[in-house]
Amino acid sequence: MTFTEQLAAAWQKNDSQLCVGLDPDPAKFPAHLKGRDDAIFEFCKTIVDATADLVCSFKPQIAYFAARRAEDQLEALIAHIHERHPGIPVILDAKRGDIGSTAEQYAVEAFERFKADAVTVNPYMGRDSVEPYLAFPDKGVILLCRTSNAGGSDLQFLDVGGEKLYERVARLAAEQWNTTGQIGLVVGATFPAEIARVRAIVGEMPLLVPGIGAQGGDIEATVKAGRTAAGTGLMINSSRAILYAGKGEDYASAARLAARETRDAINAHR
Ligand SMILES: O=C(O)c1cc(=O)[nH]c(=O)n1[C@@H]1O[C@H](COP(=O)(O)O)[C@@H](O)[C@H]1O
Repeated sequence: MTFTEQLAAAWQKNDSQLCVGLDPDPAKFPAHLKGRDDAIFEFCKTIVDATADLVCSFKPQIAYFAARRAEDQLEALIAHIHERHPGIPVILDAKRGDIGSTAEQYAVEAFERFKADAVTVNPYMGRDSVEPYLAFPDKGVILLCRTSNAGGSDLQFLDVGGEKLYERVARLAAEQWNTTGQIGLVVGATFPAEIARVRAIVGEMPLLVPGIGAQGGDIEATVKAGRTAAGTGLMINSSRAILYAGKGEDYASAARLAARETRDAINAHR
């Protein structure tokens, strides 16, 4: 099954456009996990098991694992998701970007080492820096387009011959680069007008939309701007607002409640 087929099935099965982001910060873990060697895996596994029927995807952020020499726990976590929750795609958030020969190694890392179904990629180095990921024809390649942070405007909003840079990225992705049909784009929930602009350019392409929850993006505006005619097409990511909804041993049930409320709030506007 390709990434987009898996995503479409998960959208339908769980009636969800919610992506739970796995950004494990040990400083925010409940007390009973502190000091455990496998705390990062245990924390994320518990969140995954508590929310898997409410999501369309999970998105582990590699820096949170690599910063603490916990790549083995990331491997174990992704294996756990595939084994216990088959059909839920895993997007490895790595935002890679490099010349082709190095990108080949990043693609192997994402798809063969970590066994992710999709990876986030920075398209700033152009087509040949994206192609090595497309050599894995079933895998999703999610390109940064209009990011959720304020500084994203510094470059992405520059005029490049009658259109903005982020619009050019969307156009190139949709019209020229999407040889496998597995490309998606990142568009921040903090910029609903640009979500609508990107949707108009790319048709049905899946959009990964971070920025609700902790970054304050508006769910209603996001969904209305980004949904396809069929009311799908989105992976709306929330990380901290779900992971740290509870602070004590009840963190799994607090995360589940937060995920359910977020999924339902998204669905209310589809
Ligand atoms: O590619 C991403 O996932 C991403 C792109 C972007 O423009 N903004 C953004 O916040 N992200 C990621 O989405 C997550 C947002 O986390 P919360 O703000 O806690 O929901 C983090 O893992 C970010 O690295």
